[in-house]
Parts: sequence; C-alpha cells; structure tokens
Amino acid sequence: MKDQKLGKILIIDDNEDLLKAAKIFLKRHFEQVDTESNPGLIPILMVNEQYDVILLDMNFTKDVSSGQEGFYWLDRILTIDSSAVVVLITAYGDVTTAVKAIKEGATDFVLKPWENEKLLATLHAALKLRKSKIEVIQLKDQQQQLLQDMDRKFKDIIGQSASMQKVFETIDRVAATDANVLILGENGTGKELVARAIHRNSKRHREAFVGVDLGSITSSLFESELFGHKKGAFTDAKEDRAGRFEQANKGTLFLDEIGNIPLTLQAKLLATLQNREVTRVGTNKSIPVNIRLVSATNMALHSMVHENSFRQDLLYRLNTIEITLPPLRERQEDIPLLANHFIDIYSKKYNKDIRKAGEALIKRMQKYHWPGNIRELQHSIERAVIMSKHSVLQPEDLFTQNHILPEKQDEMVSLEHLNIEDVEKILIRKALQKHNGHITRAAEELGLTRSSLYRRLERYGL
Ligand SMILES: Nc1ncnc2c1ncn2[C@@H]1O[C@H](COP(=O)(O)OP(=O)(O)OP(=O)(O)O)[C@@H](O)[C@H]1O
Repeated sequence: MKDQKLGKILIIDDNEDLLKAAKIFLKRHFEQVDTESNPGLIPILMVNEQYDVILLDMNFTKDVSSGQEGFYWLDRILTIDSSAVVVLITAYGDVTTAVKAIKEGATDFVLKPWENEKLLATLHAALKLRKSKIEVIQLKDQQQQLLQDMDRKFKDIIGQSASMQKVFETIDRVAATDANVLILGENGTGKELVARAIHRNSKRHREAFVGVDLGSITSSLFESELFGHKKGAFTDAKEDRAGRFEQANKGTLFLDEIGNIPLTLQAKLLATLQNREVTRVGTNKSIPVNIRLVSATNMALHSMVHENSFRQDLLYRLNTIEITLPPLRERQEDIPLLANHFIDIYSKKYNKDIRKAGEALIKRMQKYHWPGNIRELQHSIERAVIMSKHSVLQPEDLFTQNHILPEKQDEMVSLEHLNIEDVEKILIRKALQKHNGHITRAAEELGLTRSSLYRRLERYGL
C-alpha cells in the first residue's frame, strides 16, 4: 500500500528559487506545500489554512542579516496560534540567532543551504510535535467541557420552600469563610450538592474539591486513605501514597458519611484538624496541610456522642456551622419544581417530548413518603420519562411501576404475584422506612453489607 502523505507545510522565504526547489522536493512527501515570499501575508494564510509546520526565513530585506524580521514574524505566528510549530531557516554559522529563536518559541532550525534528507527529517519530527500539541489541546478542551458539565450538574439546587431558602442563606453566609461545615440529612437530600456549592462559592474554588465516602471504605483502609502511607507500611502499600488530606491541600476536603469513622481513628482525625498537619502511615514526619473541611452524615451524630460512639470534641471541631437538609416529604412545595426540573433534563437526554408532571401525579407524589428523598425522585422520573407515552406524566407512569410501591400495607400486591426481586425491593424499602433512611442500620437488619445494599438501591432505583 502506498504511504499516505500527511502534513500541511508553509514555507516563507524571499528567495523564489529556493521556494520552487523546496516545493518540488517536499510535495513528494507531504500532503500540501504552500510557499510565499512576502511575510506580510502570513496572518491571512494562517486564517485560510491550518498549517502543521511553518518553515520561516530569518531575514527578508536585502542585505539585512540580524534576524530581527524573523523574530518579529515568529512572534506574530505564535500570537495567532500558540500551538504553531515553526522551523527557522538560518544562515550557515549563525547558531546564536538560532538558539535565541528556539528560546522564543521556535521548534527547530535548518541551516541554509540544506541537504534535502536533513530537511525532511527535521520536518517529520516537527510534524510529530504538532500532532501531540493538537492532542493536548483536544484533551484540555475535553477536560474543560467535563468540568463545565460537572459544574452545571451541581449548580442547580432546586428549592423554594422556606427550609431550603434558609439553607441557601446559610451557604451564602459561610461559603467565603474557612469555617468547618457539617451537613446533616437523610440519604439523597442533597448533602454532596450543598458541599460542592460551598466549595464553588468559596475563595478556594479554583483548587481541588476532594470527596471521600467513608461509608464505602473498609475500616482497615481508612487511615491510609485519609492520611496516606509510606511504601511497605502494610502488605498492599506498594509505593508511597499521599492521602486525601494532602490531595485536598489548598482546597476543600469533603468527608461524606463521617459517622462511619471508627472511634480509634477519631482521635487521629481530631489531631490532624487541630495541628493542621498529617502523618502518613508508616512515617513519623508531619506534613502541613491547608484544607477547608466539609463533612456530612445521615446519622444522628449528637445521639452518637451520648452513646459514646462519636467523640464530642471531634463533633465540635466539625460543626462550627451545621446545616440540616430537610427530607423531601417535609417540603412538599418543592416536589413540583423538582419533578419538572428532572423531566426537563431527562426529556432532553432521551429525546422525548414530555412537558411536565400532571396535577394528579403531583398530588400523588406529595402523599408519598420518599425514603430515598431526591435521589429516589430523580431515578423515578428518569425511568418514567423513558417508559411513558404521555406528554404530561400521569400517576401510573411512576406509581404502577414495580420500583415505587404503594406505602400503605393494604395497597400491596399479595406475595403470589411477586418475584424474588419484587420481594427484595419491598424488604429493602421497609427496612429503610423503619430506620429513617439510615443505610448502616437498614443493611444490618437485612443482613447485607452497606455496599451491597447501596448496589441494590442503585439497581432498583430506590
Ligand atoms: N435540591 C436539589 N435540587 C436538584 N437536585 C438535587 C437536589 N438535592 C439533591 N439533588 C440530586 O439528588 C441526588 C442525590 O444528591 P446528593 O448525592 O447530593 O445527596 P446526599 O445527601 O449526599 O446523598 P447520600 O447521603 O446518599 O450520600 C443527586 O443526583 C443530586 O443532584
């Protein structure tokens, strides 16, 4: 198979003979070779074509050999396209100018008169560089896009109820301070959303927001996850590793499910917060850290202090400011807003033409208990949008599906009509209701680990 010719080259030189010869030779190796003797046309040429490599002479005016013109045009080219790859054509013996040009942003230089093979090798290397520069730009764009999407995703905290307005006011007042914030609330009430909003509105918003879900880390890994470790500190410590505290340096550390932190580690966490330094597992050296701490839990931390399963001094460190998120069933006026917000999102996502939730559905939703709070509402709406044939969602779009079961016992379908999955869903829902959405206790009652209960909640959209 014949090699495919790649690369668009622009040559700028006032010597027409040189341009002609170079074009004839290079056309055999590259996709496109344009030549121009007037450097003043560079900006227009660059607008009309995306050149991969620009071969640029240093001197254009007769009898001038200072290279000043070359530097001027090099600067213009890089201003127009900071990822342009410029190879300079310099006179034999003028290595000082060439070195200076590279410092100013040129990629390489070729000496005049050149040997064709050397020129070819230089241009191929330059082309490779251009390709990787473009890849880097594309990756950066993608990352930017992802960050923007994330930002948008977490920007919309919906809520007009008095209790949510109070939450917004508190976020406004505390975000700019460095005060530690403890967010309390049942599962799915938006604790992480609020933590991110605090970070986004703080002085640290350009730095990292590092979240750790303490509910999903096994207790043996707690310490190394938070504080890091030295290679060899324990069997699986294959290399030195920074913990989440260090990763969040200068930014915000979000400790989710803080109620899960074992008593033995609570003292170390307290010392870290007091001294503002961490000690990696397996070392004695303290590393200073500068973090803003936001923590969250669905557990009753204050009662845990009374039961001696959570240290009071640690609680006082965490809750300089306390924000309690109300469960969804206690702010029914937000239900229509939330439902229509998610209908909008999922109609777009799944390309459906669903306008809103009908009145009967809203009424039905306002009577429902929502043990999984907004997460449950969100998942139910997503499923209803996918399945519904109506342009205005009706009660049966949400409430006849297996995943949302009637709350009242007498509305329940008898066991003989259910399969194992249905029964599992009923049991999980009952356990969650009994323990007020408290995952650890519900998991204990069901004989499941927290993570396998989480997996089921995710699978069933509970
Ligand atoms: N007020 C709100 N407006 C819009 N979406 C919300 C709101 N509150 C929560 N959500 C959405 O509900 C889902 C659950 O929210 P989030 O993860 O913040 O809850 P959580 O309290 O941290 O849950 P968990 O206790 O299970 O960790 C997310 O998809 C979030 O975007």
